[in-house]
This record gives sequence, structure tokens and C-alpha cells, in this order.
Amino acid sequence: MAEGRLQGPVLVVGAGLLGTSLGLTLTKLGVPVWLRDTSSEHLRTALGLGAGQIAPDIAPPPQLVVVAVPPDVIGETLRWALTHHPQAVVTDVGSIKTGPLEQLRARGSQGLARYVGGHPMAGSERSGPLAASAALFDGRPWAVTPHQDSSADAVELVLELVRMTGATPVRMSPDEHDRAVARTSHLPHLLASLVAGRLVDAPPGHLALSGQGVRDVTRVAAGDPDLWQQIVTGNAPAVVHLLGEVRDQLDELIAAVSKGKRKELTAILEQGVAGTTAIPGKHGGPARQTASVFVSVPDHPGELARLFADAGASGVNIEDVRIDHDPGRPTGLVELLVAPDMEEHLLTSLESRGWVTHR
Ligand SMILES: NC(=O)c1ccc[n+]([C@@H]2O[C@H](COP(=O)([O-])OP(=O)(O)OC[C@H]3O[C@@H](n4cnc5c(N)ncnc54)[C@H](O)[C@@H]3O)[C@@H](O)[C@H]2O)c1
Ligand SMILES: O=C(O)C(=O)C[C@]1(C(=O)O)C=C[C@@H](O)C=C1
Repeated sequence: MAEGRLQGPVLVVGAGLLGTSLGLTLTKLGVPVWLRDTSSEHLRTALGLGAGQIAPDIAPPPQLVVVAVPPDVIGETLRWALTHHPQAVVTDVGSIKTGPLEQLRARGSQGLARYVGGHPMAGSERSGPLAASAALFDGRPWAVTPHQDSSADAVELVLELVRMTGATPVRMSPDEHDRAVARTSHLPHLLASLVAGRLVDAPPGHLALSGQGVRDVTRVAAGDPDLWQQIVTGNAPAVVHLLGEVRDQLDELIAAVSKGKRKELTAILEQGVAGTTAIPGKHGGPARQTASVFVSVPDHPGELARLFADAGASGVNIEDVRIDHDPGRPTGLVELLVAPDMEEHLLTSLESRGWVTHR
């Protein structure tokens, strides 16, 4: 049984990546979860994974309804939840916040005070319940976007849901949220799609030279196009504004490169460097400087586990990890990101245990 105000049951509508992940997290914490989905296959899979149950015929009303359906149907699903569950607080995990709220207002939905929007900044390029994870929200920012009529009790319950998942609540207005994610999520996705699209007609010999750089820049472009066209059109004004800025800068970039204007080119590259350091660090804190230790890891079962155990034995906290596979050799290159003052110690310690390292 869960402690605190959020006791459940929690009804999760939409048992895909987000809904199933939330169901798994809450079930682990002892909160009863009921699942609904229009796809019987997704529902069956989510139930099989242990993300919740189907609500019994005779059951107490849900304390909280979480809507986790595609953007185009969030507004109508929120309206259904507020109407059919008149005692429940209602939230959602949708990527855009103003559109669904406007729909609720336009249709004069009842119980608007019980609705508080939400958006975990956690996900994946994969969709559906099989991509779900109970740890999806841990350490991630989760926007909580009360509107002017949201009740204080409803806001408190949604904040408690967020904290229980291990995420960090970031409170802001729906409008500010949409302008923020246009910059931090929607524009990066569209630009990743453009870059990845340039690879489609590339000769196989060129693709053989794909390193970690192109993988880092294109990962999110593998996301479901149907989901992303709904997200982007739902936030069109903010996204179009940023796309216009990028178009202008692309013109500057083309001029700088074609005319060999190194100063202008360097200024654009420097602005990029400044942007990467502006991204907050782990757990929403300020960006932290890290140093990289590269380790060659044989492509054998158990080698990664041995590396992490040896790094752990050296007493160094690993801030992040990246893995690059060398297509031509039976080794992987693992990049361990650590605090700069720990770099030397980790290098020496791993070398003394027989690892081949590089700075
Ligand atoms: N994918 C991400 O990385 C991510 C991250 C944060 C938020 N979101 C948002 O969360 C929501 C869900 O995204 P997802 O990635 O879990 O998608 P998903 O496709 O994995 O899951 C959506 C689920 O909703 C179900 N569904 C569709 N219409 C329904 C309806 N009317 N009633 C009940 N169920 C319905 C689908 O069958 C599917 O199981 C979206 O609004 C998305 O914008 C996605
Ligand atoms: O990590 C990813 O794969 C994501 O794309 C997650 C991501 C993001 O842009 O950060 C994508 C869309 C959501 O609305 C929230 C999170």
C-alpha cells in the first residue's frame, strides 16, 4: 500500500509507451492502477507486463485519471475523463498543453478545476507498451501546468504523482510550456529528421563511416512520424517561429561556408558550443563539466558488467555513458563521463585492472 495522499486507484487511459511506463512505476510503489486502451493488443500487452489491471465492474472511483493517448485525441479524452469520473483529479502526459485546454474551455467541459496538465520530459524513439520501463521518469523533468482555474488540491495531487515517479516537477503555465518545448524538443526533432533524411540516398560505402556523431544527432528522428506530425501541428506557431530563425541562420551559414568567411563560421560554431553548455545537468541542476575516459571493451558477454564493476571499485561516480561499436573490429568503445577531478584516478585505476584506455 502506498503512503502519502496518492493512494489510487489511478486510471491510466492509453497503455502505450508513456501509459504503460507509468502503470509499471505506480504498481511497483503499491498504487492500484487500472488501464484502458482502444487497442486490445496494447491493453493485453500492458496487462501482461504487470502495468495494472482492468477496472473491476464494482470498484471505488479512481482518485486520479492520467490521459496518455496521442495528441489529436487528448482534448476529447480529458473531457470524457472529467465527465465520467466526477470525483477524480485529471491530468495528462501530452507533449502540448494549450491546445487540449482550449478544447476543454471551448466545449464548456465540467469540472475544469480538477484538471491540471502535465508533461514528463522522458520518452523514447520507440512507441507502444513493449518499449515501456518502470524507470522511465526517474531523474527527469516533468512539467506541471496548472491553468488559472485549477484547484490547489488538484495541483498538489499531480505534483505528488510526479515526485513518486522520481521525476522533478517543473511548474509553468501551459503557454510558456509550449514555447519552451518548441525549442527543447520539437525543433531538435525536426532538425534531426532533416539530417537523418540526408542519409537515405547515401552510398553504402559512405554509411560505413557512420560514427557516434551521426548517431547522437539522429537518434530521435526514428520516432513515430504519426505521433510527431500531431505534436508539431499542435504547436505550430511556436515551432514555425523557431524554424524561421533557423532558416535565416542557414542562409548565413551557406554564405559563410561558400565564401570562406571563417570568422562568421566560427561565430556560428561558438554559439552552438554555448548552447550545449546551457542545457541543465542531471536532476535539473546547472550543467556540470565532465571529462571523458574512453575504454576499449571486447565484444564478449559480461565485459560491460566487468567494466562497470571495476569503475565502481575505483570509487568514481559515472555521470553518463556512451557506447560506440566499431563495425570493423570485435570491440566497442565505451565513453565514461566523470567529474574532471576524477579522470586521472579512473584512468589509472582501470589501466591497473588491465583495461585499454584513452583520454
Ligand atoms: N513518446 C515520447 O517520447 C513521449 C514523451 C512524453 C510525452 N509523450 C506524449 O504522451 C502521449 C502518449 O505517447 P506514447 O509515446 O505513449 O504513444 P504510444 O503510441 O506508445 O501510446 C498511445 C496509446 O494510446 C492508445 N490510444 C489511442 N487513442 C486512444 C483513445 N481514444 N482511448 C484510449 N487509448 C487510445 C493507443 O492504442 C496507444 O496504446 C502522447 O500524447 C505524446 O505526445 C510522448
Ligand atoms: O528521449 C527521447 O527519445 C525523446 O524524444 C523524449 C522527448 C524529448 O524531446 O525530450 C520527446 C517528446 C516528448 O514530448 C518528451 C520527451
